[in-house]
Amino acid sequence: MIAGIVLLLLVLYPVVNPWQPYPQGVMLIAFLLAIQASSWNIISGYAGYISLGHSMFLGLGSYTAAIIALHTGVNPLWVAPLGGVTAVVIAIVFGSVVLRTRGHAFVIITIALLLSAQIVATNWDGLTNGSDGITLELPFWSADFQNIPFYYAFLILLVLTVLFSAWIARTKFGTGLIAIREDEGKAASIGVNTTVFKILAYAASSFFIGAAGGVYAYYQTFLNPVGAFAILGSVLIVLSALLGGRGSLYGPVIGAFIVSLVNEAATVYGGSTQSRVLILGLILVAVVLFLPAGLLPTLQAAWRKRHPVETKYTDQTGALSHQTVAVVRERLPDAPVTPGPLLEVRGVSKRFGGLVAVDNADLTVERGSITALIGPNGSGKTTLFNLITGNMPVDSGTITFNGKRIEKLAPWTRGHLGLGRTFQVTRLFKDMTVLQNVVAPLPDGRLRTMFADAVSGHEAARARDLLGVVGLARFADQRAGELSYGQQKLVELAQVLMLSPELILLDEPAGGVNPSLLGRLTGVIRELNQAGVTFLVVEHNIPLVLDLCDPVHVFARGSCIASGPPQQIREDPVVLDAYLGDDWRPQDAHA
Ligand SMILES: Nc1ncnc2c1ncn2[C@@H]1O[C@H](COP(=O)(O)OP(=O)(O)OP(=O)(O)O)[C@@H](O)[C@H]1O
Repeated sequence: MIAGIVLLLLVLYPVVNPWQPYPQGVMLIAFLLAIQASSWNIISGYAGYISLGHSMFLGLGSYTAAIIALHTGVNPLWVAPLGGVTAVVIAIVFGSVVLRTRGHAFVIITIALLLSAQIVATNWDGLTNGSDGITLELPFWSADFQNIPFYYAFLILLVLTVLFSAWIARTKFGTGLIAIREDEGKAASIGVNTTVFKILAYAASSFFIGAAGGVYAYYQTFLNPVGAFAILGSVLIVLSALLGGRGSLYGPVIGAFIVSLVNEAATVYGGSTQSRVLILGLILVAVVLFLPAGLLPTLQAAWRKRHPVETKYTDQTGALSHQTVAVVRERLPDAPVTPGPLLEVRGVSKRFGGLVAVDNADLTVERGSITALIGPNGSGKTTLFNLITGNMPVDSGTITFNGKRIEKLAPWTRGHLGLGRTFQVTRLFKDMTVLQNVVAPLPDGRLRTMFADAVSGHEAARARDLLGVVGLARFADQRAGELSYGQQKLVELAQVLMLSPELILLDEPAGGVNPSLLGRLTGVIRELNQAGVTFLVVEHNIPLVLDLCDPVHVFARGSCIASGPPQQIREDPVVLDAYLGDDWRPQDAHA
């Protein structure tokens, strides 16, 4: 509602005050910065890849519209959207290379891209007129209200940018971007194609900046490489988003308004244009030190503290509902489970330097079973899980799932095939709500799934239902990081179920879980198994393993030393030796 009222005031402002080009000029520059900060927020706020060269897209858009206008005589305003198209094409081409890096490397490469664009524009005389720049015709309308058309053009672009950004945040694409920001490896394991997501986010973050660049070229009527590809432009974008709150919808817009107004005030009252650099620098330091989350998220957190989320007791306590079984069984065949191997690991090895963590290991998981993988600490169980799910590449050997070789596939493709996993130490996205965590997984790679609504509708209903299964529906709207460790383990199970997996790999599901939650966990595992889901469980709680699982595989020093039903494993001298050491004697058993 506040956004609506502010928008109405902004729309009415030039109508009420038509003969004041100066404040209109200040406002339209604020809109332009807000368009850039809000767009930047898609790749750098949502997905966490900080671009410090994003003003490159403004320059690209400006040059595209200006060059077309120069050669065809068309008004730059009408071809401004083509500036957006150029920005998207460049973002896709360069994004597919530079998004392979992350962290500081990515930041530095984005600056390098901006400076390279400046060098190209300076030296490609034939196209850009080099350092002399391009001069465009003056606007065709009366100079009496010269700024008003630009004011509305930028305002429309700003509204479209915010709507676009809001739409992204509502989709599973948006949830996937936040997942990438919080834990890229985990995102990949729940079916998020991180490569495609990042490239699309980079492209999405460039379009409106490019289109605004086209309008901006006409507003200035002159552009040259130094002005069009200025690093200060990128710094202002980042400062706006940091100040307002990166990752939030309105934060970057609010930040852009503040930065623009301070920038203008510093230039007018500060004595020289250099004073603004000093003042904005001080603001940047203050934000990083005292307001690291930014204005809006800090206010929202204070609000949440005073108005905590109400927990509604709507959990299912009993068996899985028919609806949930249907969700879980979505990809499973209708026919009863036919026996046969679902997962086959053959001769798989993994070395870390001189250490052989997995050594020529063989393992079979029968369809419909709850298979256990036990073994002493450091025997290579988690590493084997990582190899099966693709979190690490194998050095040698083959892995077959459902008759298909998977050892070379990306983790998300294995997720799409029906392979889900939980982690030894839970890896929920702690800044997301519990519901967002469960909505995030993508059971396939289709665009329809990617852009499905994550807030309401089928996917959210499915996620709520799965939260009900693990008895945590009442926590749906709480931050995942606020739950107890055991509750987080259950949420992670619900998250995996969202993939409708055929096989779930559970890495120490009982670790750190209190006995009452443990009862619920084993109950859920049994029911899911009856519904057709196969499990491979790594667990140190041996009584639980012997009670729940059949067969049991025993790992020691990177390979399987024994396999069989729990009864047999319990008495196998090789197993006892591996667990208890050479000194152990059968007569010690009772002690
Ligand atoms: N990324 C890594 N880099 C180097 N060494 C590793 C890495 N991951 C695992 N290791 C080593 O590989 C061996 C097997 O570790 P892994 O975590 O697979 O064992 P585990 O059977 O799961 O142990 P635990 O039961 O304690 O979880 C250990 O010696 C471990 O230190």
